Amino acid sequence: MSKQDVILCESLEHSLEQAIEKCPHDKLFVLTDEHTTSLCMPALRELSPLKNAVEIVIGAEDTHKTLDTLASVWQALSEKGASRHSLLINVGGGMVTDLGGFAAATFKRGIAYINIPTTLLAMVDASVGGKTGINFNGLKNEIGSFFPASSVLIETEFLRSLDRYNFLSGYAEMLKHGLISTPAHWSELLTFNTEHIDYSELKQLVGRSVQVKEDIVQQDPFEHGIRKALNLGHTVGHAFESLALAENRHVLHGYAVAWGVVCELYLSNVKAGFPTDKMRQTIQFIKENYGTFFIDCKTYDRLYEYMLHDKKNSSGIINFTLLKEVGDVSINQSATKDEIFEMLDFYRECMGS
Ligand SMILES: NC(=O)c1ccc[n+]([C@@H]2O[C@H](COP(=O)([O-])OP(=O)(O)OC[C@H]3O[C@@H](n4cnc5c(N)ncnc54)[C@H](O)[C@@H]3O)[C@@H](O)[C@H]2O)c1
Ligand SMILES: O=C(O)C(=O)C[C@@H](O)[C@H](O)[C@H](O)COP(=O)(O)O
Ligand SMILES: [Zn+2]
Repeated sequence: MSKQDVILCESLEHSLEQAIEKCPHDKLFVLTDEHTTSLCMPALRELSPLKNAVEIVIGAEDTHKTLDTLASVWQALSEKGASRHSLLINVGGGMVTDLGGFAAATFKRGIAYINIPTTLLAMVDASVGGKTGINFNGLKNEIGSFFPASSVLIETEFLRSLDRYNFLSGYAEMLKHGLISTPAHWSELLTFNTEHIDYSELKQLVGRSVQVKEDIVQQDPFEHGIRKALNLGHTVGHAFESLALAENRHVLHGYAVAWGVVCELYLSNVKAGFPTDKMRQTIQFIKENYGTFFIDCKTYDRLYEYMLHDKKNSSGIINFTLLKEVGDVSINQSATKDEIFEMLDFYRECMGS
């Protein structure tokens, strides 16, 4: 996989000039969604490198992470004169960086792109590491590719306009990075004041969080092994998200991951010996900040079906990423249907669902 520069910006304009210089191009395109076009583009349009960029705007949020939206981006690129040597800049959250990255991966067999993530989730996770794609057939990221942005430019000033739900959604992926990295990082995340955000402290935390992801991706860019650590909470989280999409319930990705972490910490506890006190402490934080996704036992079969589509599975066996300790990850851990149903019982009991 080609090398990706991830920059925690001091001057976005300067970093952008350098990132664009790295990608010789004939025409510059910027992809935004209907919110980032008005919230983030006014500041970006002022910057000299973006003065002549052609803008493409798509609908916001995961309901638009679809083949139809992707086709509309291909169409716009094609009609507005993009060539194999054009450059795309994605400005937005993980929906824009995932879909825009996949548009770049596929348009004329691949054009260069740069990510400017504008949500917390996209800064610490989605914009980095080259996983691009769209949802399909009711399943999360069912179609996609590994195709990294040439540069990822993180400007945390964009976070000031983010609402609390989206802040917490991104924070869940940070908590995941804490659980898979070190007790010190996990513990600083549990004590950070999420109600009254200190933005300069948050910038430092973002830097440490994205470093956890970068280090893992560098070791295993195509997810043959240790990259599966980054999927902690996602076997169940993606099943919750698919159920929510099917039932038109509004659930943000990070919330689903947080509830998935509750389930997978339980499995970690019973199958890998993850300490009960640390499990309880993490679950308490999640309960207080994320509330509960309500499920009843009639949905267990459906959730199990969704888990059967997880990309970590093979030969029809559902594989989880579990923890023996904070920072001690066990990949490719299977669980039986009975164990999975017991895990869902535990989730309902402790989350009051
Ligand atoms: N590729 C990966 O490695 C990876 C990792 C994690 C998540 N994801 C994917 O990322 C997506 C979720 O990303 P997300 O949480 O950023 O959601 P999102 O992109 O849907 O953004 C959430 C909302 O915030 C708005 N927004 C964006 N920037 C803003 C700002 N600065 N101020 C105010 N509002 C702003 C958006 O317009 C949108 O309405 C999911 O599709 C998930 O599957 C991918
Ligand atoms: O980068 C990774 O690898 C991850 O698993 C990060 C996840 O937070 C992210 O949600 C990712 O898109 C999930 O990928 P998938 O392969 O399970 O669809
Ligand atoms: Zn995720």
